[in-house]
Formats: sequence, C-alpha cells, structure tokens
Amino acid sequence: MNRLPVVVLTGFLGSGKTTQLNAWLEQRQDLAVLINELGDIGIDQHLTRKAGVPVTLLAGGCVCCVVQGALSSTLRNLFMARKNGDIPEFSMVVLETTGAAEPSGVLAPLEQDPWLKKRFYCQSVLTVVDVAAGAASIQRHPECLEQIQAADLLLLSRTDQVAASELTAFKQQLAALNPEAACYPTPVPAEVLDRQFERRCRITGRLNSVVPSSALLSPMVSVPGTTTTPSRHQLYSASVIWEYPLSWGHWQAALKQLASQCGDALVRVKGLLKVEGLDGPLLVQWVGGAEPELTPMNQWPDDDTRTRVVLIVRHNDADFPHQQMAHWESLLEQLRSAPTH
Ligand SMILES: Nc1nc2c(ncn2[C@@H]2O[C@H](COP(=O)(O)OP(=O)(O)OP(=O)(O)O)[C@@H](O)[C@H]2O)c(=O)[nH]1
Repeated sequence: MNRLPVVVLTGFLGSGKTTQLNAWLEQRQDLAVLINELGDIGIDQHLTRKAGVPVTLLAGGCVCCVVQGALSSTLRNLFMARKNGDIPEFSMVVLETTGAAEPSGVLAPLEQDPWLKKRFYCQSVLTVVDVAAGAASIQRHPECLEQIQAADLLLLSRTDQVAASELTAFKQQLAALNPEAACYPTPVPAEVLDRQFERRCRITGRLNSVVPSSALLSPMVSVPGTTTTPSRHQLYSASVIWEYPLSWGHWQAALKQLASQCGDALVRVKGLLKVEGLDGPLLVQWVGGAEPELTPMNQWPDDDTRTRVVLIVRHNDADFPHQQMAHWESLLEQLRSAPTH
C-alpha cells in the first residue's frame, strides 16, 4: 500500500507557521491541512482558506498531549474520506502544530498506531524559528528548543527585522543546537515539502488511546479535545466571544488594558474584532513582547460576525487566562456604555 506523507510544520507561538503554510497553499493544490490550535476557538483556519483544500481544525489543546487521540482519529477519517471520494484526492498532509507542541509527541500516533503506520508516514519535521525573538525565546520557552532540535529543516522567519550580523550569530547558535538541520529564510518554496530526510531515531512520546471518531472529516471540521490528559505545558489559553461593536478608540484602550493585566505572562493574542464603521473584522496578531499587528479584513470569514479573541499565556495557574478574560469582558461591557471620544 502506498503510504501518504505527513509533513509536520511546527514552531513556537506566533513564529510564522500559518504565513508559511499559506505560501505553500498558493503553490500546491494537492495538500490536506490539519491545523491544531491551543485555544478552543480557532482563528488560523479562517486565515488558511484555499478553495478545494481540505482544512481540518483540531482545537482545544495540543496534539502532542491533550488531543493526541484526536489526531489519530482525524487522520483515519481523512484517509477514509479520501478513499471514498468525499474530499479532493490530496497526496500529502501538512499538520500545523500548536506553537507549544513537542514534535515527538505529535509523531507518536504515526509511529505507534499500527493502522496509521500502514497508511501514513512522517515525511519531515519543518520548524519555523522567529529570528527576531531569537535566543531569548529559546531560553524562555523550552518548547522552542524541543522544536528546533526535532527539525529536519529550520525555516527562519522575520529575517526582515534583524541586522545581517545578528542573523549570522543566531544561525551559529541554531547550528550548535541542531547541526543536521539546514536553515532557509521564509517563505520557503513548496518544493521543500517533497524533500526526504534520513529518519533519525526519534524519541516517541506517550500515546493516548484513540478516541472514537466524533465527526467525519469535511473541509472545516472542528474536533474538540476529548481526552482528559493534562497539558504538559505551562501555556494556557482562554477566549472571549463578544457580540457588540466598539469604536476603534475603545478597542485600542481594551488591548492596552489586556497587555497591562497579563504583563510578562502574555505570549500570544489572536482575534477578529468587530469595529464600528468597518464591514469586515479587524485581525489582531499579537506576539508577546511586540506591538499588536492590526489588519482590517474585507469581510468576515463566515456568518459569525462576533468578536473572538484567543489569549495564550505562560503561567503556573491554568485559571489565570480565564480570570484575565473575565476581567477583560467586563471592561468591554463598560466601554460599550462609555461615550466614544
Ligand atoms: N515581519 C514579518 N512578520 C511575519 C513574518 N512571518 C510571519 N509574520 C507575522 O507574524 C504574525 C504571526 O504569524 P503566523 O503565521 O500567524 O504565526 P503562527 O506561528 O502561525 O502563530 P500561532 O498559530 O499562533 O502559533 C503575523 O502577523 C504575520 O504576519 C516574517 O517573516 N516577517
């Protein structure tokens, strides 16, 4: 039986995985995409829409631990849907992990589940590394180091934001951490997906039992986390869905308040904001330590025109982001009734 290749696209939160994936989707029509998100509402799948490409969202936790069983069942469903002609005949799966994923945990189902092993194999682990975040990110986030060490290739993002000398020094650090992985600046052309690498002995993580398939795969199916395995990370998420529009000035104040509430704990914020006077949402892309990037979109990605924001923090208390989001939601209510300046 011809096995289907799976490319694991990993990299820390906000490093540039979705941006790279979109570049590949412009060049290849034969991919199936699985997007894993830490938060329980997905934003990335709305930013990765490509006609004819099956995109599946695995939300609610990391496939390396919390929703590992859901990865197995999703790959099974994907295989069967392809076989039955229910979805376009893709020839490769690209799995975009959460930014917190440990690649060996992600690969475990592929290496240990006999049914999957007959039908899929890991083609490569491609890790996006944000060179602007650089060594500080590797020191602060152990997941970043694991992802670099597991890589067959390192895809360097934000090379536009660092000086050439800084980039050279950082590449030397990366070469010390993973001497076998070559570095390429993003966007890397889609040919990289076909590259074969000698399989190194990978440490395989724990394999949770396969959860019953809850949904047959079709483009845009969400498979919520169904196992009870706790996260192995101290990266926790919470989200807010909110109905009312606010003026741009009020949203600015609200984002500032969120930053001050979370302080150093803030790692990532992604969201779609409903702004008075705009037809489409304002996309918020915010990587901790940097300024939020705000991009108006022409239209809402689906019928739901409510604000949705996902907050990811590094904290030892899993409730922390939920508390912050509850405070934040009360602030939004106050702003709603406050006069606009
Ligand atoms: N300047 C610059 N910005 C980039 C580059 N790559 C990505 N970005 C921006 O960084 C932000 C995060 O990029 P994403 O592609 O969403 O990152 P991600 O790794 O998918 O994020 P998560 O899924 O949250 O982990 C977006 O605002 C991108 O536009 C790059 O090479 N240069």
